[in-house]
Amino acid sequence: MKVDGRHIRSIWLEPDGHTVSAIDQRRLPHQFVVAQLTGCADAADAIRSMLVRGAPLIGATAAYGVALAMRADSSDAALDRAYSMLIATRPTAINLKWALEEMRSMLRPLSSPDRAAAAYSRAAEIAEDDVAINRGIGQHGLALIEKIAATKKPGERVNVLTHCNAGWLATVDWGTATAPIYLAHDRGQAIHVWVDETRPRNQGASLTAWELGHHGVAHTVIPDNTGGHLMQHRMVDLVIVGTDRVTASGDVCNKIGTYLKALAAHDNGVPFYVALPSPTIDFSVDDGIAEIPIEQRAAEEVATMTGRTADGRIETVRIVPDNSPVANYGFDVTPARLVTGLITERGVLKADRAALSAAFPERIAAAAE
Ligand SMILES: CSC[C@H]1O[C@H](OP(=O)(O)O)[C@H](O)[C@@H]1O
Repeated sequence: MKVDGRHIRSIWLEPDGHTVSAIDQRRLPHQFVVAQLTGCADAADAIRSMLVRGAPLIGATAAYGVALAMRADSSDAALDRAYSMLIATRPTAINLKWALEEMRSMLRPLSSPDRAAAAYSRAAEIAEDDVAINRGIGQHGLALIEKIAATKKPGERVNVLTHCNAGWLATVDWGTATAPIYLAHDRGQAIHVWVDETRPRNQGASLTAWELGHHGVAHTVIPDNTGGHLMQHRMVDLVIVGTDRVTASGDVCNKIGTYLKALAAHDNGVPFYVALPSPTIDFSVDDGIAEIPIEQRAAEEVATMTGRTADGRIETVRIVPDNSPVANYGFDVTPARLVTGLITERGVLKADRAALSAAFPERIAAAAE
């Protein structure tokens, strides 16, 4: 999307044909820094440290990580080492495993000298497919926004609440939850976004707000606990969030706090939509609460805050007593019964097995293999 009028993506291949560049999302919103990934270990570190984050972008980064590995050593052992290194970076987003399986199954049968070029080509395809898929999600989600807009007075804004960052920074471009928002904005639809700050990493405050601001989309950053109040006062027309893994039965795993928004939406009759590309569907699991691994991250992410001081320095301060234990669960699972619909590249689907299987029969077949 646009940054200071310039079109940019979250990750790209440099003209040298092998260096992979990515926006360092840990530095936003106060510093725009681009990191160069020149080896598989760089890609693994980038995912683990959340230099890059967001399910589809994690998948694309991992795919390029395999390509970087094959450039250095295209043996079977190196392919297995790259898979093992990358799969261990983060456990929840299924796009990571999906991308790595795609790369390994494509590369394994090839002769060693052919693997590096094939890996870069497939990684680029995964990135380009993500962009096209998200544009499709945008089109299907736009129809939902326009339907709500038709019930409003001329010029009255459609108010969307979103949690965490499922924006273009979480993907290669467009985003998932934000794709319908960007399309609506670009078509002149009056729209406003309530942006959950999303503790503890503040992806909403530091990433979603930054993206929307650069694209000129009206938005308001709110503490995570505000959404229910806004919904009670009819200030939210719909909720659109992203996801890191959707089960075959439509359960949705997403950033911690999503489940609470779904409960508030359900209680107030506010439509709760989840935007996702099909690689985020895990047809091998059914019960999200029982089966999806929930990442637990370092205590420091909760115990400290990083920001810009009045004189422009970036500082980190502790906000929790030194001896207080901290729990840092990264995700939660929203049961399908609380999900109004799944916005996919093939349409808006009911959150159930029948709808997902009918829309993506090829994925059912693959999961059964
Ligand atoms: C479009 S997927 C975005 C998804 O990923 C985020 O998690 P993280 O920032 O920890 O990678 C969050 O769950 C978003 O909804």
